[in-house]
Amino acid sequence: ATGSAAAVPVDERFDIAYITPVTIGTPPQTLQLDFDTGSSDLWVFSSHTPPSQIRGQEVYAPNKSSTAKLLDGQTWSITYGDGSASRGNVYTDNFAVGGLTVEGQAVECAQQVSSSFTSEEHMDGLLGLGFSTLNTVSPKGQLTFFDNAKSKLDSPVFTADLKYREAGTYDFGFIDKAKYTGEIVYVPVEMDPGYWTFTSSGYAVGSGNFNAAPISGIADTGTSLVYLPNSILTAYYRQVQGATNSANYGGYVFPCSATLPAFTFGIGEARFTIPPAYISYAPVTEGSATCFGGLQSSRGIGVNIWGDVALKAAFVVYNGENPPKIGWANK
Ligand SMILES: CCNC(=O)c1c(-c2ccccc2)csc1NC(=O)CNCCc1c[nH]c2ccccc12
Repeated sequence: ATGSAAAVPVDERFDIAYITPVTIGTPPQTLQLDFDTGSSDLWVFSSHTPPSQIRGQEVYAPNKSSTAKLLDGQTWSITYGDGSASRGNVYTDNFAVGGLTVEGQAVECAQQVSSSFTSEEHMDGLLGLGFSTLNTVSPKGQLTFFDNAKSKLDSPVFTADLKYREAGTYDFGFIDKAKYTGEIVYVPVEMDPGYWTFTSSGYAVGSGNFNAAPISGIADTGTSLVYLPNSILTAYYRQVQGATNSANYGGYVFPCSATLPAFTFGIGEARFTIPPAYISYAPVTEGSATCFGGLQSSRGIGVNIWGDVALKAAFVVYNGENPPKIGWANK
């Protein structure tokens, strides 16, 4: 079996996150979820979510699904590094993505969501694609959609083809040769503690020379920006007139009119270049002449994150064989 579904920017101006349609239950209820390789819970806005915490999101109502079953005594609670959080109870139900159906998928229903989720009006929840070891359901951890689907997939893989300010695709079970150019370069995945963690071979700023240096990080579709060691950030923003690391805005900002260099990262011998437009991420506030950078420091995070700003410069293969590996190709 295979599946294929669109990854659409939640808002047409900045690629804050990407949403993908899924169907849950009988008759099918359609929701738009953020497919997130940086976490492992599938949770949705639901009929159990307080109305005061819902602002336009679609909700999953298990009591309207003839195939929904409460997982009695199971609860979940997740807090992301940016401080956002949600928690609730758990049902199993039929779950489909782009023609690929899993029966008995654990669907975590929100009984509480934090304000940053309430304010993302088009995002009806998250679909975790990290390793199931990270799943927060207690006392019995649940499997991700990918882990449940894997045995029936033609190939135990899924791919991410995210795009700049336009719809891309998530494919399950196959690698679409039309979506990339050249060869796919694979590197090993260090799956502890449950993230898709790999090591980049180095970086270059603009047309400068390539700095060969191992950079470990997470290939994370659920994080908008790229978070790298401070030394790389200072080397990059040194090239940007008027750039400062602003305590006020919580990261590197610069005049929106500034000329930005591209940023190149290595995967083995292969090279991937993030165009300047992806790095001039967004004005700090609506209409401001100060822009927030798509490259930020991982100081204080404890892990480097290759988020959407980097991922949309490549075609990425998440290979769930044992041992897992991650493949990168230009497109
Ligand atoms: C900024 C969101 N990312 C993180 O917190 C994160 C961290 C992390 C850890 C500590 C401090 C900062 C970040 C490590 S892995 C990792 N990745 C994830 O947690 C991936 N899932 C993010 C889901 C998520 C959190 N807030 C949102 C708002 C909109 C769309 C999606 C989200």
